[in-house]
This record gives sequence, C-alpha cells and structure tokens, in this order.
Amino acid sequence: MNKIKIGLFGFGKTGKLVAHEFINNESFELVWVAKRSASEDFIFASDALGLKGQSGKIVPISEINKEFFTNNPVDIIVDFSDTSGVNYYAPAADLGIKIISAISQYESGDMEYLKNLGLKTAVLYSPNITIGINLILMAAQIFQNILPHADIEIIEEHFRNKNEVSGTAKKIADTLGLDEETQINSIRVGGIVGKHEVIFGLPNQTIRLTHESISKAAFGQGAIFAAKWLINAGPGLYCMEDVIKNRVKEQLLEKQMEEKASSNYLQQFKNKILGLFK
Ligand SMILES: NC(=O)c1ccc[n+]([C@@H]2O[C@H](COP(=O)([O-])OP(=O)(O)OC[C@H]3O[C@@H](n4cnc5c(N)ncnc54)[C@H](O)[C@@H]3O)[C@@H](O)[C@H]2O)c1
Ligand SMILES: O=C(O)C1=N[C@H](C(=O)O)CCC1
Repeated sequence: MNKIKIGLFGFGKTGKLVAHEFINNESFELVWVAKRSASEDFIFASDALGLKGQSGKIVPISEINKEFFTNNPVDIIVDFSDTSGVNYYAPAADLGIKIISAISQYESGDMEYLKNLGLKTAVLYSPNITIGINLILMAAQIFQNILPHADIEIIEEHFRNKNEVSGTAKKIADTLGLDEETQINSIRVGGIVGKHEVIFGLPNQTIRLTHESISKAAFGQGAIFAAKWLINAGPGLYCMEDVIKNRVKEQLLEKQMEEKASSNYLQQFKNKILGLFK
C-alpha cells in the first residue's frame, strides 16, 4: 500500500516529536521538513533525531513555493510552525495538497482564509490535535446538554513560559458558550506539556473531565490519526471532531454488519436443524 507522503512545517519543541512519530509510522513517509532557516548540521530530520535512514529533508521556509511543492510532492502538509505558516498554504492547495494546521491560535481572519482554502482542498484545523482532548470536548457538550444548570469552569495548565491563554481552553469555552475572560483559569508551572480540566459544579456533586498530555508525542499521534482520515476526505474545512465522529460511525456500521451476519448465520443454522426434522 502506498505510504502517505508528509511535508512538515516547524521543527521546534513540538515539530521534532511530531516528525519522530511520522518517521516511525510505516503508513507514512516524511518527505521534507520546512524550518525557518536551513540547518547547518543536518540534511535530514532523521539525522537530527538520531534515527536511522534519511527521512524529512530539511529545507528553509524561504524555498517553499509552488515550484517546490511541484518538485517535492506530498499528500499532506502538517503545520506545527506558527501563524506565519499559513502564508505558504495557497500554492499547496492549488495543487490539491491537503493541509493539517495545528497552530493553536490564529490571527483574526486566518480562520476565514482556511475556510476558503477548503474550497480547493481538504483542510483540517485543530488547536489541540490530541485524540483525548477532542473526546473531552465532545463529552463536555453532552454533559452540558444533560446538566444545563451546572456551573462550569475550565482550568488549563502549561509550561512556565507559555505566554498566551491556551487556545484549547478558548475552543472549549467557545464550544460551551462560556466567557473566556472569567471562566478559564490558567496555571503556568514547570514543564507541564498541557493539562485541561472542565469542571461541572452541582449542588451535591462535582464532575471533572480531565485530559493531560504527558509528552508532545501525543500531538504527533493525533496528527497521524487525522492524516489517516484526511487522505480520503474531499475539499472542505474539518476539525478533529469530524474525524472522531466518522470513526465512531464506521465502528457502529461494522458492529451492525457483524450482528447482521451473525443473525443470518443463526437463522441459516436454525433452518438446517429444522430441515433435519422434516
Ligand atoms: N494543535 C496542537 O495540538 C498543538 C500542540 C503543540 C503545539 N501547537 C502549536 O504548534 C506551534 C509550535 O509549537 P512549539 O511548541 O513547537 O513552538 P516552537 O517555537 O518550539 O517551534 C516552532 C518552530 O517553528 C519555526 N517556524 C516559525 N515560523 C515558521 C515557518 N513559517 N515555517 C517553518 N518553521 C517556522 C520556528 O523557528 C520554531 O523552530 C505553536 O503554534 C503551538 O501553539 C499545537
Ligand atoms: O505547547 C503549546 O503551546 C500548546 N498549545 C496548545 C494551546 O495553546 O491550546 C495546546 C497544546 C500545547
């Protein structure tokens, strides 16, 4: 089966772990990694990560244009750079290259831009691409529907020098109709990768939905989960909830098919037994 070809923007704290996950996954080929500036020390990301082989040729972002994409074709671009990465999407979208943007907080207008690119190719945007946080987001919506009178607060914890409020917490607050200014509580200590808690307060009980990223590798695994779905998606702007809901539908369909097959089998078996007595 052909491997899914990946081009990665950003080789920083998270990009390095994401590259590692893609290189070690047999369904993917990491073709190139675009950095802000060329690396004096390494030709391939695999070299920089101490891995065998030659995966992820390191290129400076200054070389990224339509000609580069044509000569170095990939199926999907995965962006863990920063908000400037979006400036390089259009020539890729024109060529039908799909895009996964994991930039946690965009400037105003960038989301509309991604939506427009979705007219040409499949674009998935996720401010927190772990599978777990998106399951929390879906569960929180269900809890809020069942418990409309609950008090809700969000606690987000990250590493000390993360300056901005978590984009993930803002997405959760926006989804639940909370006030970002007063209902998100931020904690900055040590090297916490990322922890989010949604607290539902009721008179006689408290419900807590908690997700903790233990390693930035979780973001690579989320990107892989998303890429395996996006490769077959048509043009449009998608989020991780779309991927998870689709996976749930597939599993329900598989179970229905199994149950149907087993009930057919049981019916055939019963007919055979009854046939013995005729
Ligand atoms: N969606 C998620 O699940 C998730 C998880 C972690 C981090 N992030 C986001 O990923 C981004 C990177 O996070 P980080 O912790 O690795 O930061 P970082 O600063 O360690 O790494 C970013 C790297 O990208 C490089 N860069 C900047 N602009 C670039 C461009 N146009 N092309 C290529 N490289 C470029 C920088 O030089 C830097 O090396 C941030 O936006 C962060 O919010 C998202
Ligand atoms: O490392 C970061 O920075 C992260 N930022 C995201 C956010 O702001 O929500 C979450 C994942 C880690």
